[in-house]
This record gives sequence, C-alpha cells and structure tokens, in this order.
Amino acid sequence: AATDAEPALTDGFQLVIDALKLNGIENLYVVPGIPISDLLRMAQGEGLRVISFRHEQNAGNAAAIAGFLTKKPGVCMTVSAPGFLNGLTALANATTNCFPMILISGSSEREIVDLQQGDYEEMDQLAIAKPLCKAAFRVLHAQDIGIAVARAIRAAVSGRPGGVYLDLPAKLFSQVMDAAEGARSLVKVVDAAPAQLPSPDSVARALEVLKGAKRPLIILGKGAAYAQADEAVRELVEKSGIPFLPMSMAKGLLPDTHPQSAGAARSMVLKDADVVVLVGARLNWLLSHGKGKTWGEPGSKTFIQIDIEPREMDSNVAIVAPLVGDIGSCVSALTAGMAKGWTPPPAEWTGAVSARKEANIAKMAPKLMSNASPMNFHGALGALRRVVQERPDALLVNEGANTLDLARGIIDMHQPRKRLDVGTWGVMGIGMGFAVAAAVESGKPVLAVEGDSAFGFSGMEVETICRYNLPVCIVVFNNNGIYKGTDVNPTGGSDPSPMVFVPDSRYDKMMEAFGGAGVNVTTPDELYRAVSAAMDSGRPTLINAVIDPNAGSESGNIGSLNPTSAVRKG
Ligand SMILES: Cc1ncc(Cc2csc(CCOP(=O)(O)OP(=O)(O)O)c2C)c(N)n1
Ligand SMILES: [Mg+2]
Repeated sequence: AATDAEPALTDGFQLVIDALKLNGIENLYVVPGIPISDLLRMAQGEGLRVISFRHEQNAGNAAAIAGFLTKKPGVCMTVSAPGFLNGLTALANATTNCFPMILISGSSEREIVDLQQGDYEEMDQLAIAKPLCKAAFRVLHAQDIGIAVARAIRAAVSGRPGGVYLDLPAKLFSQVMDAAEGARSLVKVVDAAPAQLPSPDSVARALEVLKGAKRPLIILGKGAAYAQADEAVRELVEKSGIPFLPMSMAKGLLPDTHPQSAGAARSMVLKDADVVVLVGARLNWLLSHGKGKTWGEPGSKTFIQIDIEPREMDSNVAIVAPLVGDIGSCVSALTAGMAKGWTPPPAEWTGAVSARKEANIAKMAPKLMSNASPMNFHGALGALRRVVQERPDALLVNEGANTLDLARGIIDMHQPRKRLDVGTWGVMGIGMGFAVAAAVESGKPVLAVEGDSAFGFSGMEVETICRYNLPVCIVVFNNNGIYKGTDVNPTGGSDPSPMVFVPDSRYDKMMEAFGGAGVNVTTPDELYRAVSAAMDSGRPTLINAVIDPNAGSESGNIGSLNPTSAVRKG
C-alpha cells in the first residue's frame, strides 16, 4: 500500500491476475503446487473461479473445451516440469482440434536451466512446448506480463484457434514494480478474433460451381459449431435446400431430426454427391482424406471449402473454390449470393437422400428397442437417445470405441455445441475434464457416456465432480474391457488378456466413495430411469451400465486402421 513517502507497489502475482481479469478470464482449471499455489490462492481471493483437478491432463482438457464452448481461451495452470508435461497432451489435442486454450506453467530459473545446474523440477519447458502448440511465450520481467497475456490470448483465438503455452519462471511472481506503472503495462485485447471476410471473387466462383451441381452436399465441421454463426449456417442450409452432413461435434447445429439432415445416409451422400461444400470441416482421416471408395468414382467430386486457414486448401484433394475467412462471414456471403437466381437441388437428389435416410432409420429402429439383459450397445444407446431428446439443453460428453462410434450415430443432437467428444485425434481421456468444464461453463446438466476403458483414463476426477457438486451424470458402459471383455491370453496363462478388465466391476462404487450417487443397471429401462432421475437431481451420479462383453467389435468402426501381420498366422 502507498504512503506519502513511498509509491504503491505491485508484483508479478498481482499482474498475472489483473491481466487475466482485464481480459475477461473468469475460470482457471488447475493442479496447484510450487510455484503457483500462492498465485491460485490470490486468484481465488480476487474472484476468479479456481477449479482444482487430480491430474493436469484433465485440467488441460477442461480448459480446451471451455475454449470451444465460449470462444474465450480456456486457461489451465500447472506446476513446472512433471505438471507441465502432464498438461501437454491436452495442449497438443487442443491445437489439433482448434480449441483455444492457454497452458500457463510455472518454470525453473533460466540461469540454472540454461547451465543445467539441477534446479527443482528443471526443464526447458518453452522449447518442449513449442512444437506442440500454436504459439509459445516466456516472460522474464513483471512489466512484460500484460503484453504476454495479451499475445497469448490473441494467439489462442485469432485465425484458426489453438493451444498456446505461457512460461512463467518462479522468480517472476515476486518481482515488484510501481503499481501505477504496472497498471499501465496491462493490455486489454481489442478484437482478438477479427472477422475475416472472403473475397467477392471467391464467393462468385463458389456460387458458379454450386449452381452447376446436380447432387450437392454441405458438410458441417466442428469449426462451424465453434464459430457460433448458428443462424447464418441454418440460413445457408435452408435457403439452399442442400442436404447437410454434420461431423460429430457439429451435430445439433441444425437438429439431427431436420428434414435436410443426411446423417443417416452418410455413406450414400459421400459416394454420390457431385459438389461438396466443406464448412469448417477438414478432409482428414475422418473423411477418408476426400478420396478412395468412400467418395465413389475417382474424380467424381468437386470441392468447395470454407476455412479460416488458407493453407488448409488442397491439403488432400484439389479445392476448386476455396473460400478463406471466418465461417460466419463466408456462409453469409454465400447465402446472400443465392438471393437471386438460385435453384434448389433436383428433387431426384433430395428425394433419394431422404428415402435412403428413412430406410436406414427404419432398419435401426428395432435394434434401439432391444431390452436384452445384459444390455447390448443398441438397447442401451436407445435409452440414452430418448433422454437426450427429452433434455436438449443437456451437454453430452462421449468417448470409447463402440461406446463412441455407435453413440455418434444413434444419439441425435438437437442444439449446437452440445456434443463434446474425442475429436480429430480420437483421444481417450477427455471425458471427465470435458464434463467438469461443460458443467462449469454452461451451468447445464452434463451426461457423460463413457466406455469403461475410456473412463479409466480420467476416472479419478469423480472426486473433483463431487467436490464442486457438479450436475454430471456419468454412464459407464461396462463390457469388462477395451472394445469387448472376451479377449483371451493366447498362452492360456493366468494373466488376463491385456484387453480385459476385472469382470463384473462396479464403477458406481467409485462415485459413492466421494459422496455422489451410484447406480448399477442391467436393462435399458433401468438405465433410462436412472439417468432421468440423476439429471432431475442435479447430483453427481455414476451409473454402471452392464453391457454384454460379447457385444461390440474391436476398435468400434475403425478396426481397419489396425496394421496386421503378414507373416504371423492367426
Ligand atoms: C490416449 C489414448 N490411449 C489409447 C487409445 C486407443 C483406444 C481407442 S478406444 C480405446 C478404449 C476402448 O474401450 P472402451 O471400453 O472405452 O470402449 P468399448 O469399445 O465400448 O469397450 C482405446 C484404449 C486412444 N485412442 N487414446
Ligand atoms: Mg469397454
């Protein structure tokens, strides 16, 4: 505090907190420890919500999905070296998925690290983080904290969003400076993610191509969901009359029950479409790189691509009409260009898509009514499909193999940004971090549908969920193993197959250990009632859903990615 003789002082601790608050950061997803424990206490004392996890990977995943949901960078804070390393998977996954997050880690002193003299948790963290994220910065002087936080925020959300690393050596926090000077050093970021309009020529070119289409298709990627340009996307789809196919985390942008949804006719529309409009969707492995039998006859496709990253164009196949800019600006420009002289796609095409969709839905329907006990995936997912239909506000977190691949097609989504899953990498372990942040950021109920192996990666966070009393209902699809629970040890030895877990385990007891509700269910009807009651209660709940270990398949729907031995038989 100031006295007549001495000016008021501030320090690194305070400047980090002031810089984050000045830029609208409200929540920190952390694991405390040296050198950030006091920083976190002060942050909490200044009104930031500090959510403390049991492992930094889960804190990082929480920050990443907070970024996806809010378009503000989610902030994860960790200790140095091992804590920093634990956060890296989430930082890299955020960058791969274009989620804006900032990993802030304490670090050891430069002069000791650079001479490799063995500091506490010594590691050159900045050098290690750089290849794994979109941008990485280190701050050595308190007066640079304001500009560093501003740079990290802008790097995380501008252009294609991604992960940013901010390295804060321990000595920085206790550096003192004049308070007035400190206040002047802070930077409030202006227009962190500016609109980027497409060139009129690129819009005209795209419209020309689209007007010539006989069997057009719009593919909505999670970039289209992230953009929060929901009305503009809906207008493009409905004004154009073109069928649309949502990628997993774009489901719900328009309801999966929308008449133009082609979700249930995915194979047909990818094979038969002639002009494909990619909206915030990349032609990566999830879309078979835009080539091969998934896409019908070679050369039978013409691609129009909307993406904020110009280098995404031609990544896998030629893009004849690239539209570079933010999704909202590009989609609005396209729709505006259709105002006059646009003819909806031929009824022959839209009719064929609807017919195929209805046929596939009719074929699936009886499977979803299965009341088998122990349950199979379809019967269990049929019950959860009903819950989500009745509770469109709830957020759905989903990971596993069969549990993921089958849920993606069976559980319809009805609102944008409600389905949060393994994304581009297909990474296991996002479940509980995503569930915590979804509840914290939205205040809405969360349903986490987890394979039993997938749940195991972050399961200790059930204590975190209880500690903050979050409205999270976890359903563990317990089929006793990775993919299935029937694998055997080929030697017949006493060790179980590496793919098989303790049989008939009860994950619900884990939640009870921390004061949450635990339920064991063996039929779809019991599952429906238990989930409904859990979501009405708003109480942390874990439901152990017993699934037939014989149900399902290796690796869900992507078994073909597994390499096989040509020399070893059987
Ligand atoms: C970080 C990481 N480590 C391993 C793997 C490989 C994997 C993909 S899916 C999966 C779990 C499948 O078993 P689960 O019980 O969850 O699902 P189900 O089919 O319903 O039985 C693993 C281990 C991935 N993707 N990420
Ligand atoms: Mg399993």
